[in-house]
Amino acid sequence: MAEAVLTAEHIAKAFGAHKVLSDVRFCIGADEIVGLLGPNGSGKSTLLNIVSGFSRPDAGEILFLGKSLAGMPSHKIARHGLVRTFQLPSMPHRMTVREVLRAGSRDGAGLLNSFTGKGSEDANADELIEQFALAPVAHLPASSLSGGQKKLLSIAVALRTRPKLLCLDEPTAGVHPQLRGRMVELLKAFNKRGVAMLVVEHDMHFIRELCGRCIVLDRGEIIADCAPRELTENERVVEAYLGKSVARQKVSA
Ligand SMILES: Nc1ncnc2c1ncn2[C@@H]1O[C@H](COP(=O)(O)OP(=O)(O)OP(=O)(O)O)[C@@H](O)[C@H]1O
Repeated sequence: MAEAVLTAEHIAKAFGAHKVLSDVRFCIGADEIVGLLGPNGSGKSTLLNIVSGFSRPDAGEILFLGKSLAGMPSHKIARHGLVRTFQLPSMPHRMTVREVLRAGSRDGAGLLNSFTGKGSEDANADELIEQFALAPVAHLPASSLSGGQKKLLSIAVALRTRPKLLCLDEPTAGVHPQLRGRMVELLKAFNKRGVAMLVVEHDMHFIRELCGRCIVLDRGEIIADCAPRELTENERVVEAYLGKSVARQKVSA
């Protein structure tokens, strides 16, 4: 693993009496794509919210590129290069897909170019439109896109900011299966160019294709940190998804 881009130290979070995360600890190397898995309600989105500054932990700390993110608002965290997407992305009503992509860049150069004329930033936005199969809808209001297309646009917008760490919340939900394979290729290509990734996802095929490592949460605790191919051999993981008795049969078979 290359130097850590993100370190989560002893993260805990509760909503009232409901403990959602307990002593969660992990690192992500600058060259990694890490899957964040777990059954429904295991705490994945809560952890992603904490990592990206949309929620505060009750205890513990997130370090990004060696610096604490404690108290930093999400927009500042994004400006530092830690960007996330959402399960249900919302899009502006009055901007087309092309305008949304041209406007978004971490240093604001894209926004400037969208007023002053085409530059290399616009070329970069147009390239993303092609790569994410958004050319046929580039002229439409971003808010009018289908759920899957909004998902693709939100990932393209996040990549447009040239992040160091991209956190993706269920990137394939609503996306056509053919495009999922393309998404794997694209995300791997961006990873090779220096974008580390943390990916919450239920599609195990997608995870196996994309991720070098997986962290599995169950009831707010990390129960596995391993290569995707090792998941089906891990009794705690099988138990978390299928129940204890099935797990024993499966792992001893
Ligand atoms: N704002 C909140 N207030 C109260 N409880 C919450 C809040 N956010 C999350 N929870 C609870 O925390 C637990 C974990 O939720 P979370 O959304 O993190 O799970 P998840 O692993 O992302 O689930 P899924 O795979 O279904 O999206 C759930 O029991 C949920 O009800």
